[in-house]
Amino acid sequence: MTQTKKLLRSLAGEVQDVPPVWLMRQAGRYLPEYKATRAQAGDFLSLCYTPELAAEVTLQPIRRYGFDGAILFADILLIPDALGADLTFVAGEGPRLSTITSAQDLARMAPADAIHDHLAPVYETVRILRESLPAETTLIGFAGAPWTVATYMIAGRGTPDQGPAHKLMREDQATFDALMDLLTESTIQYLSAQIEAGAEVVKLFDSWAGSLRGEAFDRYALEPARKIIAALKSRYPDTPIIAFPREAGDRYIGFAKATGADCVAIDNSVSADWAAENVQKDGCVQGNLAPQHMITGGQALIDETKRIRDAFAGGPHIFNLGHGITPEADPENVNVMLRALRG
Ligand SMILES: Cc1c2[nH]c(c1CCC(=O)O)Cc1[nH]c(c(CCC(=O)O)c1C)Cc1[nH]c(c(CCC(=O)O)c1C)Cc1[nH]c(c(C)c1CCC(=O)O)C2
Repeated sequence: MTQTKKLLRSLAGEVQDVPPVWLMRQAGRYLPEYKATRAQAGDFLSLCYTPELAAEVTLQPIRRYGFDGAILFADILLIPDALGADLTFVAGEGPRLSTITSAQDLARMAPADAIHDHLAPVYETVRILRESLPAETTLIGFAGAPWTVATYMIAGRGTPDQGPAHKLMREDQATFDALMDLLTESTIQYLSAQIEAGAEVVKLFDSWAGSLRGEAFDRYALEPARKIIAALKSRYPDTPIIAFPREAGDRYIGFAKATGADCVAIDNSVSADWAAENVQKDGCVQGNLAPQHMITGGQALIDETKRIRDAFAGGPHIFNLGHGITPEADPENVNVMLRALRG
C-alpha cells in the first residue's frame, strides 16, 4: 500500500523536501496543559495507567503543534512494574524500584507472559488514540531496550554510569543474562500487544547503549534489538521499527542492517553530516537537534534546524531532537523550530 502519512513515507524510504517531525518527550512538563492533566491524575504512574488521561496528554502536543507523529504516553519502566519490581516515582528524584542483584531477586519476578493484565490500560490508551488522532498523524508505540531497562532494575534507580548493571554483568553473568532474556521476551510481547491494539510504528529506546563497548555492545545492545525486531517482523512485517542506541557513536554505523531496524535515531553527540554519510546511507535516520536549543531558542535554533534538515536532505529523514525535550524548554521555541523546518 502506498503510504499517505508523512512519517510512514520516510520510514518506507521516501526522501521528502520537508521531513516529518515529532519530538522525544513531546508530552511533558514543558507544557502547561500536561502539568494540569498530571495534577488531575495525582501522580505520574496513575497518569500512565489511566487510558483517558494518558490519551489526553498524548494528544496535547498534536493539537498544539500538529506533529506528524504521536508517541504513546507511557514509560519504559512499566515493564519492570508489570514484572513485579514495585516501581514508584519520587517527586524531583526519579524512579525507584526493588533491586536485582542475585538469582533469588530475579526469581521473584513474574514470567514474561504474565505482564498483560497489568499493562492492559496501556493497550487501551493505544486503542483510544487510534480513534482520536487526526488521519495524517502516525501513532508510535515504544518500549525500553533490555539493557537500558536492566540498568534501572539492577540499581533500583537511575545511575550516572550504570555501574551496578556493569558489576552484575561482570560478577554474575548467568543472572544478568537471565534478566536480559526475561526483558527481551517481555518486550516482544509488550510491543506485539501495542501493535495489535493499533500502534503503527514502534521504537526501542536504548538510552544507555553508550556505556556498552566492544563485545558487550554486540551482546547486550545489538543482539537483543536484533532478536526483538526479528520476532516483531515475523509477526508484523509491515510495522516499521525505530531503534535508538543512544550515544552509540561509531556503533551507529551498520546498526540498522545488523538489527533489521527500519530507522536509526541519532543523538546529538554526533554531527548530522557524519550521520548522513555513515548511517543514512543504509536508510532512514531520525534526529538530531540538541534539546538545549528548545531552551535557548533564537537564531541559533533556526540555523541549527535548517542545517540538520539540509544535512539529511539526501535521504529519508524524520526530524527530531537528539534526546528528550526538557521541562525548561520554552513551548514557543517549538513553533520557531517548526517554522524554520517547514517554511
Ligand atoms: C530512560 C527513560 C525513562 N522513560 C523513557 C526513557 C527513555 C528515553 C530517554 O532516555 O529519555 C521514555 C519515555 N518516558 C516518557 C515517554 C512518553 C512519551 C513521550 O516521549 O512524550 C517516553 C517515551 C514519559 C515520561 N517519563 C517520565 C516523565 C516525567 C514525569 C513527570 O511528569 O513528573 C515523563 C513525561 C519520568 C521518567 N521516566 C524515566 C525516568 C528516568 C524518569 C524520571 C526523570 C524525569 O522526570 O524526566 C525512565
